[in-house]
Amino acid sequence: METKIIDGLALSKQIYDDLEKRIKKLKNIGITPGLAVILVGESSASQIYVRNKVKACEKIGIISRQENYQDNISESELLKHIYRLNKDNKINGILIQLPLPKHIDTHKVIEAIDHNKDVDGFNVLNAGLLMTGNPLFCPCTPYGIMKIINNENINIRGANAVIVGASNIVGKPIAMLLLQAGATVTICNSKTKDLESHTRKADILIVAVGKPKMINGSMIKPGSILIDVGINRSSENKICGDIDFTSVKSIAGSITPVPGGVGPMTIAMLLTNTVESAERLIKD
Ligand SMILES: Nc1nc(=O)c2c([nH]1)NC[C@@H]1CN(c3ccc(C(=O)N[C@@H](CCC(=O)O)C(=O)O)cc3)C=[N+]21
Repeated sequence: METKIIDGLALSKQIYDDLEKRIKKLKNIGITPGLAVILVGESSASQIYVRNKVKACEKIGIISRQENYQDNISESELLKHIYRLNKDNKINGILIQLPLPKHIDTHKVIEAIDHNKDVDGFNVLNAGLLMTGNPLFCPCTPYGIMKIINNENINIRGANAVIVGASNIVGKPIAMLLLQAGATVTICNSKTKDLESHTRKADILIVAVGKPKMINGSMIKPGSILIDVGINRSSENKICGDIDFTSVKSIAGSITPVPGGVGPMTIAMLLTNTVESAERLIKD
């Protein structure tokens, strides 16, 4: 079988085209969407991601404000910066790049963000709204995955969706979105017995673990759609996903590559949430 390689970069460009139009409309009435991105410490991966987000903002006309703080910033100091951004009328979205240093309570910091500016959709209120079917902001990666699946014209209703990885950021929210769309959802984790007995039944398989090549061709259902959320660096310093691409190719129906699949969509949906947040200012 010819496996289709899903072009997440091309789909993200379509989303940016649409956002540009919406931003122009906002600017005509004097509103420019603003995103604050907070980076604590100097992890090189985080620096690259933050730079990509800021670049994407500039391209389409969102004002982005990057704030960098030293690794040893205290929790209370960081919270003060969030309270300031909560009150800042020019800022429609606040993103705290994760992970944070160990001495800072991540949960507390996420809860400090005004839920109307929580464009990551990570705080408890937003998680609850998503779970009860009335989301305010969908977390960016799950939101991007739903866009990819819908763009492939796959019937989610009645499909077996299997998710490997149960994180609050990807696994749990994507499970809720797929459940709401009518899929039969299985969430697997590191304790799951006989993982392949689950993955082999998946019409839609989503892998978000962070283990290179953990899913191979013998573990998947022929013709299925594979969504690879993993970003791993191989020994040759190349980026690869959680799915063994060569091994599943010609068995799967379609697959998102790494890079060029879910990653670009994550950023596109972050900017979508920021524009939506600005648009709400005129709706109510
Ligand atoms: N509060 C918070 N929100 C996040 O959304 C968040 C975060 N923290 N911490 C880290 C992860 C990671 N993440 C990515 C975004 C884009 C790409 C991306 O564009 N990847 C490209 C290539 C990247 C590369 O070249 O390294 C691709 O897959 O094609 C990857 C990863 C957002 N994250």
